[in-house]
Amino acid sequence: MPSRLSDQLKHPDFASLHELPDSYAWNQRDDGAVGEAFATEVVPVVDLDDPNALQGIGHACRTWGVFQVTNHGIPRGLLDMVECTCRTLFSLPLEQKLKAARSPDGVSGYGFARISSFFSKLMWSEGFTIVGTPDEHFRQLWPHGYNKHCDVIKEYKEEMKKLAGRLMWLMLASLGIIPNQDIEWAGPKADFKEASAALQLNYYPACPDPDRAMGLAAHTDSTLLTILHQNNTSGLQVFKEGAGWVTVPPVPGGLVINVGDLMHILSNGTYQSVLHRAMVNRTRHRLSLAYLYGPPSCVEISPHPKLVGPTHPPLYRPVTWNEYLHTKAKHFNKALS
Ligand SMILES: C=C1C[C@]23C[C@H]1CC[C@H]2[C@@]12CCC[C@@](C)(C(=O)O1)[C@H]2[C@@H]3C(=O)O
Ligand SMILES: O=C(O)CCC(=O)C(=O)O
Ligand SMILES: [Fe+2]
Repeated sequence: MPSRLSDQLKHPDFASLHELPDSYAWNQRDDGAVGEAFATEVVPVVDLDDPNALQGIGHACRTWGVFQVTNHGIPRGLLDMVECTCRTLFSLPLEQKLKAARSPDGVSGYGFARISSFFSKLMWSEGFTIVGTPDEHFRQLWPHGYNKHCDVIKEYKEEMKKLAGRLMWLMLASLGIIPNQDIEWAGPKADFKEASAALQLNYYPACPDPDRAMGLAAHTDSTLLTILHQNNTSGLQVFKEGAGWVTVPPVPGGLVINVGDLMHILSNGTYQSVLHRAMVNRTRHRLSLAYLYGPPSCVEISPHPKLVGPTHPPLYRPVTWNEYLHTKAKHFNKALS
């Protein structure tokens, strides 16, 4: 039984904590020891303007399940603006943020990471999940002047959607799957226009005892792919078989792309979803924005016929994104099996 410490506790005001409370100390082994990343391997960086980008992405997905992209076409100014909205949001007084708190069975709004209930220790972070438009919640946060923040988020989601469609095309093509012919829901222009998505804003305040704290515990994303923007403070780590935990350093203007569980299923395990977590910092706060990208709600994802055969039986049964999110909410990191 997961212990539900997160349900019993009130949201903390992190700035008022000058010592790490015991409920946030992750040094016990059963919580996944915190420890440091010493690996010397480097997460691949793919320049999307490079004619060999497709091969680079294929290789990164097969060996890492994660890569960074540059020359992705998202304007730097937009990244700065969305970061600014994020910072403004999390700097609001706690009681203001709680006006937009996520309801116990809801998805959008302010709160602890959803995976908190699977751990007996708390995470040193705050989150805000946006599904659909942010209008309703942003009006609760900023009764006056919420419009400009909504516009930034909407523009960011639009730009992310285009980039995600492009990345889907490249990832699938690198598996020998041609979206125009082989994936019906890719649409006539193979731009994955009907796809669904959520945006997760994460804030990791500076922490008095970072070596014993955990920003966001190890997980895989229940997505096809995730596009992650981190500010200039490192903290994201990915797990690589044989290498251990590897820090993903912020690349100026770069974006991190994670393979999610649904891509893992679609590729019949050829592209494995990447286990990742976020660490915290003693003196600097850290921000990240995850664009969680999945199929249209009615579409079932299953191992693609092109990757299945007599010697490669399908390893997973068909699921919709919603079904998978429910399985994940129940079984967490065992959801794939
Ligand atoms: C569309 C999604 C994907 C969710 C659930 C729902 C909205 C929020 C997403 C996250 C974001 C933070 C990590 C994660 C593990 C979490 O706790 O909430 C994600 C989860 C998943 O990938 O399973
Ligand atoms: O903050 C990070 O770098 C990781 C965030 C993340 O994994 C998520 O939101 O799913
Ligand atoms: Fe994640």
